[in-house]
Amino acid sequence: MDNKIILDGQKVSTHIREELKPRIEALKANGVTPSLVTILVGDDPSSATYVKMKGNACERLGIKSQKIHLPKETTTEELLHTIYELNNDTTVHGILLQHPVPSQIDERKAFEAIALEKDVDGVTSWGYGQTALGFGLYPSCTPAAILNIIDYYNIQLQGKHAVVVGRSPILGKPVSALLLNRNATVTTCHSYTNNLPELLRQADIVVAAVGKPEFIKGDWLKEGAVVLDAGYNPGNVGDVEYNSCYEKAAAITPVPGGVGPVTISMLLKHTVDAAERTLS
Ligand SMILES: Nc1nc2c(c(=O)[nH]1)N[C@@H](CN(C=O)c1ccc(C(=O)N[C@@H](CCC(=O)O)C(=O)O)cc1)CN2
Repeated sequence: MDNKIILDGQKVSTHIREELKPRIEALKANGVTPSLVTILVGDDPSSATYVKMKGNACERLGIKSQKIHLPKETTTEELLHTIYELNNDTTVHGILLQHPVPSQIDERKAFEAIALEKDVDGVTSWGYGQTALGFGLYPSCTPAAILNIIDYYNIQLQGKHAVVVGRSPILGKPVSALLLNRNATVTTCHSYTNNLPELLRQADIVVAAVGKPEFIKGDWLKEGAVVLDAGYNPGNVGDVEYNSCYEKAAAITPVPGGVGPVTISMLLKHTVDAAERTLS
């Protein structure tokens, strides 16, 4: 019998969003409407889609969402000016700068400009540092989504070997920190890792965050591994080769319908958290 588990991100996402509904109602009863501002710079079609998905998700739940779309020629200084204005706007609870930005912009500098209490996307170095030390308010949304899926399906982390493939500031590094804080033994791999298949064959938990379509193959996995695919490559293709990895895995997230929808739910949750903090 096939007793594999498909880790259903839509199901996890629905659960998170249902829990948010009464909290949003309570905020509104107190005269506060949670509010997220998304900033999109340039015309990258995938980024435009993701920003639209975030705005739609906010609206469906009664979170106010404002989209700021800046031209592709925007300078770092102009972007910083926009962010500073939003930092000072007390009606705005969360600020999200869609990654990537055009190459003339210093993205790190722009992320760092976001006020820590409005960094619901978990992109500032302060937010990352707090996440790594285990007391952060808002971990980056995809790492938080991965941990939520793991917890929803009651997957044990303590003492397990987690191999994270990727070390980006908003995905590979923070998810490694979150797994470590939950007592997993974590190996973080990257483009200079020599023996990736060998390391993956030792993994109980695999997090694919490499940004290359179908990069991770089934014969690199241990039988019974849990696979979380954080890839979002064009054509809705993940970072793992789904069919071959499905054969080996005990549990696996699909793309679409896995980590992606939960990432957006985490953004909604963090925005509601931020709005609630303005009341206390
Ligand atoms: N500032 C940020 N930029 C980016 C982040 C981020 O978390 N913060 N993550 C990615 C892209 N991303 C959100 O921005 C994202 C990508 C894909 C999905 C998603 O739900 N995908 C669906 C399929 C898409 C579709 O239905 O059209 C799925 O997997 O089911 C959510 C968020 C880069 N930039």
